[in-house]
Amino acid sequence: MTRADLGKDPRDVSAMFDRVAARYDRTNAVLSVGNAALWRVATTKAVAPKPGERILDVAAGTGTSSASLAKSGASVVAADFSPGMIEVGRRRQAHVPNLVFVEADAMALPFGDAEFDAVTISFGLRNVKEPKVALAEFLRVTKPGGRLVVCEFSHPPVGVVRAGYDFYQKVVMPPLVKLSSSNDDAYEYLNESINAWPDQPTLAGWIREAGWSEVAWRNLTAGIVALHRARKPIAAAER
Ligand SMILES: C[S@@+](CC[C@H](N)C(=O)[O-])C[C@H]1O[C@@H](n2cnc3c(N)ncnc32)[C@H](O)[C@@H]1O
Repeated sequence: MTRADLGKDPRDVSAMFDRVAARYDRTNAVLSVGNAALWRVATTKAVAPKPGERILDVAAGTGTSSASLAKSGASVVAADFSPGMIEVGRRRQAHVPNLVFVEADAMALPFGDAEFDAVTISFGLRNVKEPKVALAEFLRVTKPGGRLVVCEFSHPPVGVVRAGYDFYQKVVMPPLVKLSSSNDDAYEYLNESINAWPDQPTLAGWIREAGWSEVAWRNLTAGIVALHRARKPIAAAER
C-alpha cells in the first residue's frame, strides 16, 4: 500500500497486517529504537485499569498493549480486524489471564452500549478508514464517565526535532526495515500514513466532535507520539 492507496480500504489494511503479523512486534521494537515499550507503559498508566473493570483495546494487533492492561486484574477484550494479527496474539498472549481476542472492525463494534469502563487504541486509529466514525463507536460502547485513551504517532512541535525525525524516516528507517521486516511496502505505508495524520489539536477536535469531554493530550518522545485522553460525559446522548 503506497501514497496512492491511502484511501485505507479495510480489506487492504487488514490483509497488509495479516502479512506483517509474524514479525510485527520485533519490527516495532527495532523501528521505534526501543521506545515502543515506553509508549505502552505511558498508555497503560493513562488507561489506569483497575481489577474488576472491563477494558476494550481496539485495533489491538498481537495484544502486547492488551496484555499489559490485563496484568492489572481488569478484564480486557482485544479487538482487531486482522485474523493474522489475532492468531499471533492468541498464541503469544496465551498465558495472560483476563484477556480475550475478538475479530471486530473499529467502525462497527460487536458490543452493546455502555459495556466498557475504558476504551483504548494504540497505533490503530490512523489506519481506520473513517476515524471519526470509530471515535463515535468508542463513545457508544463506553459507560457514562468512562475513559478513552488514544496513543498514536503525531507531529513533533519543535522544528529541530521535526527535522531529525524526517531524517530518521527518510534515511535511517529504510535499511532498518530491510533488516527486520519482509514487507517494505507496509513500512512505506507507515511513513505515508503518519505524515498524513492530523496534528495533536486537530485530533483533539475530532475526539470532542464525537461527543467526548475533558479532552487533553500529552506528547511522548517530543511529540513523535501523542497520548490523547477523554471522558464520556455522564449524561451523554449517543450520537
Ligand atoms: C500498527 S498495528 C497496532 C497494533 C497494536 N495496537 C499495537 O500497539 O501494537 C494497527 C492494527 O490496527 C488494526 N486495524 C486497522 N484498522 C482497523 C479497523 N478498522 N478495525 C479493527 N482493527 C483495525 C490492524 O489490523 C492492526 O492490527
